[in-house]
Amino acid sequence: MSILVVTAVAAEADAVVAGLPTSVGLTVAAVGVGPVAAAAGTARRLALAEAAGRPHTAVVNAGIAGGFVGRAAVGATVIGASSVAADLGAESEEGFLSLDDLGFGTPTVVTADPALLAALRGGLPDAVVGEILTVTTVTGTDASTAALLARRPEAVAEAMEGFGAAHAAAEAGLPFVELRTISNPIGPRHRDGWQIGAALSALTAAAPAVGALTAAR
Ligand SMILES: O=C(O)c1cccc(C(=O)CC[C@H]2O[C@@H](n3cnc4c(=O)[nH]cnc43)[C@H](O)[C@@H]2O)c1
Repeated sequence: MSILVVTAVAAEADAVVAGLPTSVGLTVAAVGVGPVAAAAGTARRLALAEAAGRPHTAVVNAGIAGGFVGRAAVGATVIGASSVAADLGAESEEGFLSLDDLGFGTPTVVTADPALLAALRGGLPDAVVGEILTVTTVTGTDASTAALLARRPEAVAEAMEGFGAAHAAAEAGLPFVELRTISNPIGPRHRDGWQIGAALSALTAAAPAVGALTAAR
């Protein structure tokens, strides 16, 4: 299996690579912050690999994330059972309307590939498994945290790329899973308190389980 691992920034890609055995045939690329960069960067890399006759056969989105308090603590590893477009939709007087509510045909939720999910769970038995939200604005107040949880009560973490990378994988007909490590609690913004080093170390520790996916399929 030829896996494409996409991250947002180089520090995340470096953290993944640092945890992989040198022999593992896996491509790790930083494609930019946000769902648009993730979708475009993932789609381009998938297309180039296919055109070169070395198509990727699965996509993993890896990186740091915010964790909902009481569900995913700073330093924890989170495996996405699904990646959710949490703020893509429309406002109305009755509340937020999701992509599903609007009926455009693009689903709000991309479910992780069952085999990739099971393999990652096996390799990371202490990981939290659940819904990871994709947002275009980092949540930074108690009010918006509560609104997000009212909208997606099962969510465990939020980041900014999963849904975009998942959509690119789905367009290519490829299995997908999102893997995150928690750098900060979701809530009132205290950027100085983000424990990015701890999250990147956790990403390095989780990387062997990603590398093992190459043998799993
Ligand atoms: O400043 C650094 O050294 C540094 C190192 C690695 C990564 C970063 C980023 O800022 C990555 C941006 C990335 O972080 C995700 N993220 C993390 N926490 C949250 C959150 O609470 N809400 C939404 N996204 C979060 C996100 O996926 C961004 O792409 C900096």
